Amino acid sequence: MSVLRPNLFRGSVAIVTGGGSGIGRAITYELLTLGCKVVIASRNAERLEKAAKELGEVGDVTSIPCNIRKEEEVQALISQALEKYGKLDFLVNNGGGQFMSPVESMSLKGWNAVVETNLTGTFLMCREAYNQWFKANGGSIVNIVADMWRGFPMMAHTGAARHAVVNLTQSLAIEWAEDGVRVNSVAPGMVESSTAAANYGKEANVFDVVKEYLPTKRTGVPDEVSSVVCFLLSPGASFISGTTIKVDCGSSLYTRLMWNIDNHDKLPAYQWIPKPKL
Ligand SMILES: CCCCCCC/C=C/C(=O)SCCNC(=O)CCNC(=O)[C@H](O)C(C)(C)COP(=O)(O)OP(=O)(O)OC[C@H]1O[C@@H](n2cnc3c(N)ncnc32)[C@H](O)[C@@H]1OP(=O)(O)O
Ligand SMILES: NC(=O)C1=CN([C@@H]2O[C@H](COP(=O)(O)OP(=O)(O)OC[C@H]3O[C@@H](n4cnc5c(N)ncnc54)[C@H](OP(=O)(O)O)[C@@H]3O)[C@@H](O)[C@H]2O)C=CC1
Repeated sequence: MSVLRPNLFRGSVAIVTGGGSGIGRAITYELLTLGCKVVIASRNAERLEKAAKELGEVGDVTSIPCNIRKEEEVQALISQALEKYGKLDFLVNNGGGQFMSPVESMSLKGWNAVVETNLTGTFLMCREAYNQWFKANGGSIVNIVADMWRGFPMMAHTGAARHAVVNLTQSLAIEWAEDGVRVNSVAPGMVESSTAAANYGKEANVFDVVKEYLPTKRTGVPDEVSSVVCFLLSPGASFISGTTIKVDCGSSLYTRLMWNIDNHDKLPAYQWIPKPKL
């Protein structure tokens, strides 16, 4: 079970973008087991609905299709969630993604697609949740970013967008402090989910290839990101705002140039959430 206490979030309501797959699904699952009601939102209505049906066995979950790049869809998502549950306590901006490409062959359309998804989408979600609910009632936001701390070659668009989200997180933490809104980010390292592997594993499973370059000698699992997100949403983090927590077991710090780490299995995964049936 979750390391957080049972019923911690009973009576609370969350929106998790990208909540039907991968890391977002693990966050949704953990929130549900802690008593939270959850709205999951993303573009693929069919996949979202299927996930909601499965997650519905754990708790009260509703799927609302939404492309976070579209202002009207974001506005409708927040108002429909409020209509359904009457309140909003948490927003998890997890929906996002990118494609691999060197900058020299990146089209403007491709650049814009990634920046609009990861930066503008997060901005729209935060602003609408604040204007429609958090401004008057307070709340807590967690933005999912990435391990872009040393640049992100082959994914420069997402590196730039995610770093901008870190700065947005800091600005909002200050602007909205007086309204009782905490805003934080979580930066996962390499986390293997079936969806992520499908996106980046066409020639070879990139998650297998990178293992030996990580201090853990293994990739992370979605549950290891979820537990930190749930902690940040919880009252245990009531004195934390404007920060970004790296959930990468040191991979953003590690280069073999300075220090070799031999193969080992001494940092095992914390994994408890049942894998979705695919
Ligand atoms: C060293 C290893 C590193 C591994 C990194 C692992 C760590 C990170 C993991 C994750 O983030 S896991 C999550 C993964 N999931 C995704 O990334 C899926 C989400 N991605 C998308 O939805 C798209 O990639 C998108 C671009 C963000 C949005 O696409 P959208 O549907 O809005 O636009 P499209 O019409 O598909 O494309 C618009 C435009 O973008 C360019 N483009 C899109 N895909 C590619 C591609 N694979 N390669 C090159 N360019 C691409 C292209 O210009 C598209 O316009 P058109 O040419 O199609 O007109
Ligand atoms: N796995 C990893 O190693 C890492 C992942 N991340 C980030 O963590 C987050 C979750 O990734 P992960 O679970 O691994 O992969 P997934 O592909 O499972 O998650 C991405 C989710 O975002 C949703 N999404 C994408 N674009 C939009 C959009 N425009 N509007 C609404 N929803 C959207 C997708 O649903 P749909 O297609 O239905 O819209 C999907 O559910 C992403 O932001 C990812 O980039 C960061 C660092 C590492």
